[in-house]
Amino acid sequence: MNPIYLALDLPRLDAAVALAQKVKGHVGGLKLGLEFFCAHGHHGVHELAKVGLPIFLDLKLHDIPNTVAGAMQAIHVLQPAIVTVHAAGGRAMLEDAKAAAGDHCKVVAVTVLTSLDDADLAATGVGGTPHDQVLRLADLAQEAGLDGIVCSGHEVGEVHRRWKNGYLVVPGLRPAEAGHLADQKRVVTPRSARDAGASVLVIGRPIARAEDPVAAARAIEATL
Ligand SMILES: O=C(O)c1cc(=O)[nH]c(=O)n1[C@@H]1O[C@H](COP(=O)(O)O)[C@@H](O)[C@H]1O
Repeated sequence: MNPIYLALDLPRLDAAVALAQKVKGHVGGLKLGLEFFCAHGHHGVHELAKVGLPIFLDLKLHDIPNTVAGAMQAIHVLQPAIVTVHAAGGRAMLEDAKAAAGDHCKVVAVTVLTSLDDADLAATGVGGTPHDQVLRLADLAQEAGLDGIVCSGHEVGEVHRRWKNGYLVVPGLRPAEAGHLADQKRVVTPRSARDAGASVLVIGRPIARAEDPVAAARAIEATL
């Protein structure tokens, strides 16, 4: 199965549908995140579901347990394959999110965003390196009964060793020849993340903003 989920961080619904239709033979799923969901809501998700690929709803839920559980129930109707919550919401929130998700939806916990480096993390008051913090939150997610986590390619190898059947989602990916980082700081190539044990490779701009998105997706697929 193709592990690439295309991140559709585009402001226009028609452009997102057109891009998904174009590259659908070269990716395994579609990731719809905050930009998409805030702009297009349930209607937008229904439109993208028509493309026929699994939908990863990246809502990064982070609130008190009751509120997150209610939000999870409110998206049942969209039948997402994967949903994200923030691991830092704590154990009770993670447990209640998983319990509210239903049987066919994987719940994965975002650990330390790939846009943060050591200094950024320290500035939030968290001691230790991103690596330490990812491992701590991965253990918490596992104890809470989640399906897996989101982390960068720098940590995924160690998480894979500790959590063999964890569903490990890795964003912050840049093909070697197209290394424009933009806001990402902890970055590896798709191949290196895959080799280290990633289950899902989240890729947005390297495909969506390429001159030829189909060629870009094919080229990445060929490296795996
Ligand atoms: O949860 C995510 O998907 C996520 C977590 C994270 O730590 N870093 C991260 O970049 N993402 C998402 O992954 C995608 C990366 O996009 P590109 O940098 O354009 O490939 C975006 O949609 C982000 O919202």
